[in-house]
Amino acid sequence: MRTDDLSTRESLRLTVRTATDSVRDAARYATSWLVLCSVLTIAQAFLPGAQVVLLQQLINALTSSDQAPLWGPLLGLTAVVGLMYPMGQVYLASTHRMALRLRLRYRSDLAFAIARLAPSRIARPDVGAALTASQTATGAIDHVAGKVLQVVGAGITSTVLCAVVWRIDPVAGLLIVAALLPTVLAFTVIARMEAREWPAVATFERAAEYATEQLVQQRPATELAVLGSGPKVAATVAARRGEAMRVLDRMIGTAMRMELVAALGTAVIFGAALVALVTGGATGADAAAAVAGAISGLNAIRLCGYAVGVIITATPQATIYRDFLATARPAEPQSVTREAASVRLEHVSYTYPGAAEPALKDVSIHANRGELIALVGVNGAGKTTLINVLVGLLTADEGRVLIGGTDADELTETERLGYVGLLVQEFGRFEFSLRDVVALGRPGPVTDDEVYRALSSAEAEVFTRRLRLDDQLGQQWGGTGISGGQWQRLALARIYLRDAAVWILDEPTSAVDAEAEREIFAGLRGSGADRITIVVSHRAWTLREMDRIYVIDDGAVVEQGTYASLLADQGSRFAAIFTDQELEVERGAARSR
Ligand SMILES: Nc1ncnc2c1ncn2[C@@H]1O[C@H](COP(=O)(O)OP(=O)(O)OP(=O)(O)O)[C@@H](O)[C@H]1O
Repeated sequence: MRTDDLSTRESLRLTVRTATDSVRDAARYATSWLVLCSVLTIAQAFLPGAQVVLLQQLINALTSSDQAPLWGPLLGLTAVVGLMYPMGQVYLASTHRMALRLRLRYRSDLAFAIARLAPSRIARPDVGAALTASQTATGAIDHVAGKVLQVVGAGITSTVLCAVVWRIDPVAGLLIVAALLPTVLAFTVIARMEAREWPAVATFERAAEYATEQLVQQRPATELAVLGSGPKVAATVAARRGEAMRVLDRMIGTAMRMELVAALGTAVIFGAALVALVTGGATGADAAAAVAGAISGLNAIRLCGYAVGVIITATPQATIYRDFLATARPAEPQSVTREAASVRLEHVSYTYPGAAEPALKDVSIHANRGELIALVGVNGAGKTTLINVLVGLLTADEGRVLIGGTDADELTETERLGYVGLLVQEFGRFEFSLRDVVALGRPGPVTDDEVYRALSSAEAEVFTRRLRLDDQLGQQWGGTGISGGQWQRLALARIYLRDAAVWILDEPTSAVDAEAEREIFAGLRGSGADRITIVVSHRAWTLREMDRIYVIDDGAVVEQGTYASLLADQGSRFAAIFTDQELEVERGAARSR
């Protein structure tokens, strides 16, 4: 949704929606606090009106010659004045506690919504921006329900005051209600400005947060510190935050000017109400009572303006948050599919948006159950793109993908992903407990035995033997630090645990030492009879055991065959890529003989 060309009507509609959604959420997730806050709001709302009536009675009792009761109004007035402050404090604390519960709910809902995002959407810039904006929004929208109550309270206060003062002087009564108008009008203008400017703030903040993460996260931070380039990234953070600050500054300036004009308007109307009271022929007692009540009522009315402001300010953020939640994929539980007879890509072409050249050109590959297949090619040849099309993270422009004989387009994204165990080049280093790091391999519960088996299959048992499954990994959490190759073996353990029909391993041993690499590939060969294994590898010797190797060059399959047959053809692309490595391996083997 474009928020910059919203009409006043539309922004008002969104503001009302934000208000009602927030109260509905409070009713659901913080019921008792909403009830308490509502009761306090209503009670507080009647205090200024009660003050007028009681003051009127008290002054009348003091000044009239007949024996009007004195103690009743005096005690009542004491109670009203005495209650105003403590009631206000309890109300404030209660709205905070309600907001805490709502924030927890909003943050949890957002985490689950993000977790449900289809992988194909995660990398999209618009989704990334909405995600960051939604995260920021949770800190702004949690207070909205409390502010709605404040607005309702101010409405009641004005109405009661109007009714009470009306009896003394109708014009003054009406003017007291009219004192609300400048504030409401000012905040309507502020709302439009906020809706227009806020997305720009979110974009700058997102860029700043990304750069900050690079300074904070252990790995990039260490790299930057070693390079001595941290200050360059810090300068980016400062620049982006500066841009955000300038937009915010402009917004606050405009809001401040509007609020001042509104405050002036309110003061003028209020003054007019006072003049009406004094000149309208009210008795001294009535006028004094009305003035005192109106003064304390004015405070509630001012707070109402502020509350409307908070709701309006939160509206663009709340709209982004709720739209994000609404478009997150419904929670369709993934289940892992263990068998597929074959996988095929047929005449697949793909061009990245905005790219001049296709990254894949008429690519056809196939793999049957039990086969170990390799994709090889130089950097940028198209291997990762091919994998992403196979998995469904990218959609082919032409051609089709068949999994187990079914056109993958006929599967839902969740069903399709359920067939796959994907180990990407940039595998996750999830710094949780050892058990959790491995258990992430598949949805649903995982037993300790399964975790141990997966660790053993991925050649990770050796270094995890000294750890317990509950041990925290990652030094920044006070846990155990482990090496890059060990992290990669844990990532492979997740794939073993998942045990899906099609394993796609993008350089699964790039960080692993030669001995472990040999064992890992022997393990893949030995245990792969029931699955399809597709490996991207840059190391010649790992390709010897492959049933078929596809050589990708400049987005096309230029050769296919076994290691021996491809290498035998001296003029082949494969030979050009691997001959040097092969000779190196042979020399190494000769030396060790
Ligand atoms: N998101 C993207 N947008 C535009 N072009 C891209 C994108 N990702 C990759 N490319 C381009 O597509 C081509 C194929 O890239 P791909 O990542 O598939 O290569 P690769 O064979 O996996 O390389 P490597 O061995 O380095 O991992 C390259 O020219 C690359 O620059």
